[in-house]
Amino acid sequence: MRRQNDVAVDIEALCAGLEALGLEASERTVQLFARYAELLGKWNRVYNLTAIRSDAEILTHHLLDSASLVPQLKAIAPTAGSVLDVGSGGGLPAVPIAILCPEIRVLAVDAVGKKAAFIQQVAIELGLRNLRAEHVRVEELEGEFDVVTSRAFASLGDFTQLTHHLLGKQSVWLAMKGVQSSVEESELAEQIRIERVIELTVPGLNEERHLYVMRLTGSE
Ligand SMILES: C[S@@+](CC[C@H](N)C(=O)[O-])C[C@H]1O[C@@H](n2cnc3c(N)ncnc32)[C@H](O)[C@@H]1O
Repeated sequence: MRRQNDVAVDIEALCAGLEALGLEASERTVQLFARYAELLGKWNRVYNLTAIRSDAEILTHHLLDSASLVPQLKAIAPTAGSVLDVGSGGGLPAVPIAILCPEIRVLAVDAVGKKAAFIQQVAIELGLRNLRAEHVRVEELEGEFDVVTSRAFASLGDFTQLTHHLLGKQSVWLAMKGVQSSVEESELAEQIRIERVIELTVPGLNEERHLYVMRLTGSE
């Protein structure tokens, strides 16, 4: 019997969505996404990881929305070896990136311990050896990452200010946003430049999505 909050994604819609994004819907990928959705539903009962609970919305608003970053990530940083996902919550977009880019080491951080614990559990249960989670406030994290991502985390100004110590000269920020915001753009510090703002189209989601590509000034 299905319990409330059990999540079973529509596999056909998942495959169609991934393919519409130009991503390969291999058996492995589809199984991993489906299992991740199940775990999100199961842990959501106790941990309140996301307000979105319907199968269809988990697919469009979380899985495909996060997956829409991946083709851009591959185009913008084709040789990236490491990604830091900031304020990853239930693992978005960290888990989809780790599933779709097995060659990239993904670190997901969140200030809330139970969220980081959930992502770490996902890494174990899905056998994602390239995914790790840490319970830490990002401003206290140390290290250097090729790509620093976030979705629904903070304003562009706060995101870049809290993470600029984690970027190398060639690193890039990828911030997933709904609408474009000239106010947020104007609040960026001088040493940050917006390289591009890319309109993202998420299959099955009739909402505006934009990806801000930002770098430190003086970098390539
Ligand atoms: C709105 S949620 C977004 C979660 C996820 N990225 C998504 O798109 O569903 C923002 C997350 O940022 C985390 N957060 C807030 N401030 C943080 C900080 N300074 N360092 C790390 N995580 C932080 C919160 O705990 C929360 O899980």
